[in-house]
Amino acid sequence: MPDCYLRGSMASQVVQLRQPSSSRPPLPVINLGRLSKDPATRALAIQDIARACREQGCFQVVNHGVSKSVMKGALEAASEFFELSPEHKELFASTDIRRPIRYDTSSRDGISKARSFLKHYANPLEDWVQYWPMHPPSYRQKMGEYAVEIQRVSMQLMDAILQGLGLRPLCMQEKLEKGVQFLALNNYPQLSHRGDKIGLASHSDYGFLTILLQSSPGLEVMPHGDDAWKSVPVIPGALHVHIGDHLEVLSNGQFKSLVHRAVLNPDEARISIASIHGLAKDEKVCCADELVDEENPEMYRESSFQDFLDFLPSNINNYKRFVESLKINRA
Ligand SMILES: O=C(O)CCC(=O)C(=O)O
Ligand SMILES: [Fe+2]
Repeated sequence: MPDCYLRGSMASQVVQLRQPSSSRPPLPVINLGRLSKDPATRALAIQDIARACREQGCFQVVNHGVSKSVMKGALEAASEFFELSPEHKELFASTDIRRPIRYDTSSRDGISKARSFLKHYANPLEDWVQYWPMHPPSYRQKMGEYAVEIQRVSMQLMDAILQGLGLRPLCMQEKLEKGVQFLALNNYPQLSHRGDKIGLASHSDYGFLTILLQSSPGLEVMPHGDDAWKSVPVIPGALHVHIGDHLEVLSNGQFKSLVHRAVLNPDEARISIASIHGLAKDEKVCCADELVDEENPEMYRESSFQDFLDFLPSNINNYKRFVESLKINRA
């Protein structure tokens, strides 16, 4: 990590939603439009984002510039893909995590329970779109528009988050532009009377950030230090954002990656699209130099996305989180 970061401090303002009681304040909803206003308004928005990252590990964003029709289009494309006949989906069936695209069902990946999913890379689009499904015919166009817009939002968010940490974002911008965007499209059945309510077991995501769109409620989060699951409400037009393992590392533990899971919805089948953003496959992520000093020694080993891919096969069934394997034991 180049040592070209500055610390900064900013004031705050945040819109909050009422939620069931919990030991923490409700999950924040942040108006991203404030990032492109005057410097003082931008500074307040950055402070809100940093506080949400520090205190909850997640927040929702509104006014992010992704149109409702693009979001709807992505959910439609995902839903139409899952409705295809098995032979269309089986074209992509694989448990090999090195493949550029893979489809799988139920419990074969260890942490899934009742879901089927399609996973593929998305950034840069021109490198990956060739691997994407040709059915439904609008898939590439609709998911492509969504992916490009979400990549843009992720850049905006990372810029704000790095500033919120007191780091100078320009140093990372190029690496983030070339970074991995990994889309996970999840398809869950409606909760049945006797069935397990867990659709996807508790885990954290490997990257810096995950931006998630859900068709109906089902995502649950457990902010660091909490002992109860919180349901993430569906706010029309909003996107959910949470912190991944590599942002915990970069921030030297100031932010914690968010433990989350999906439960089955009792009213309907559900689709979610998780877009995971990190650095390129072999690019190492370490604790930012500026956040390491005598009082705050380096807490994590450096690692790359490739290291995560190597970690996954032998740890998927024991529910061990990647970030735990990176912690430096100073005892
Ligand atoms: O379905 C959800 O809401 C969660 C999906 C998720 O956590 C993932 O794909 O990593
Ligand atoms: Fe996840």
